[in-house]
Amino acid sequence: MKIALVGYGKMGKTIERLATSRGHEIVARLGRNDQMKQAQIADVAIEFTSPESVLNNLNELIKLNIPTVCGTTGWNDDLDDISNLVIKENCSLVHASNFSLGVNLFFELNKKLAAMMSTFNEYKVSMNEIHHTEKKDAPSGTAITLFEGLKDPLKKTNWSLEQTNDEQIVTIDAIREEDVKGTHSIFYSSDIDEIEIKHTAHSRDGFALGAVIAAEWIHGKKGVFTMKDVLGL
Ligand SMILES: NC(=O)C1=CN([C@@H]2O[C@H](COP(=O)(O)OP(=O)(O)OC[C@H]3O[C@@H](n4cnc5c(N)ncnc54)[C@H](OP(=O)(O)O)[C@@H]3O)[C@@H](O)[C@H]2O)C=CC1
Ligand SMILES: O=C(O)C1=N[C@H](C(=O)O)C[C@H](O)C1
Repeated sequence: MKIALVGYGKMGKTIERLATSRGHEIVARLGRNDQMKQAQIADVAIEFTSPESVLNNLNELIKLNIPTVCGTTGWNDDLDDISNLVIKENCSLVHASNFSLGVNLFFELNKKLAAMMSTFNEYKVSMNEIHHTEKKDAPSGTAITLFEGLKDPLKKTNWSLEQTNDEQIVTIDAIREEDVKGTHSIFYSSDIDEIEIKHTAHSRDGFALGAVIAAEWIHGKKGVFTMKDVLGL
């Protein structure tokens, strides 16, 4: 398959290595000053850039009718508009806050644990996420997806980066430390004990492999999908 990389930073370079090892060809590596139409020679574009660039990039890719895998985080509020554009242009998009198999299994575990904890009010839920100091968004996209997975069973309305006594709000502590690839924990704390579930990424390879698998999967499909669809979870 011919792949165009939109964004050639930490993830773009890791995706190049994984994609090449699976027999794919990288036919374009686009930075912020390049013309998006260079990606038209590819079967699929893989977009990992930044929160301030992603919407413009997705608009251009979809209007050029290039099937796209998007891993950039920080654009949840615009998902409906982008999805409508994908449908209108009869294009295809896979988006995910986290493409790794391990985190997608962790998403399912989070939902099951939240359903189990929903009747035990003595436990207060909270979360933390730890990432490298170059990360632009907080909380991480993965932390927001984890919140979405527990909010209904636990009757929560929103998340906050600050500590709060509002019982409907889940506190997410966003910690930045040198070179951390991505660690997410969910805590259920009572006066007596604490239950914790945690996912730790040891490298970026899991994210990149998932993005390449999503690119292989989307080839020939139309519509808007997530990694849950790709993995059949
Ligand atoms: N869904 C997932 O599984 C994962 C998602 N992510 C997300 O992916 C995004 C990128 O992460 P990462 O690779 O670590 O970040 P980096 O900062 O290492 O790389 C981003 C690259 O995109 C480039 N870029 C910025 N704007 C544009 C543009 N308009 N067109 C083309 N290239 C552009 C940047 O160039 P410049 O230096 O000029 O700004 C930079 O080279 C983040 O939002 C992150 O949260 C990360 C890991 C996994
Ligand atoms: O910026 C990163 O590095 C990561 N971003 C994603 C997120 O915001 O959840 C996924 C992963 O945690 C790494």
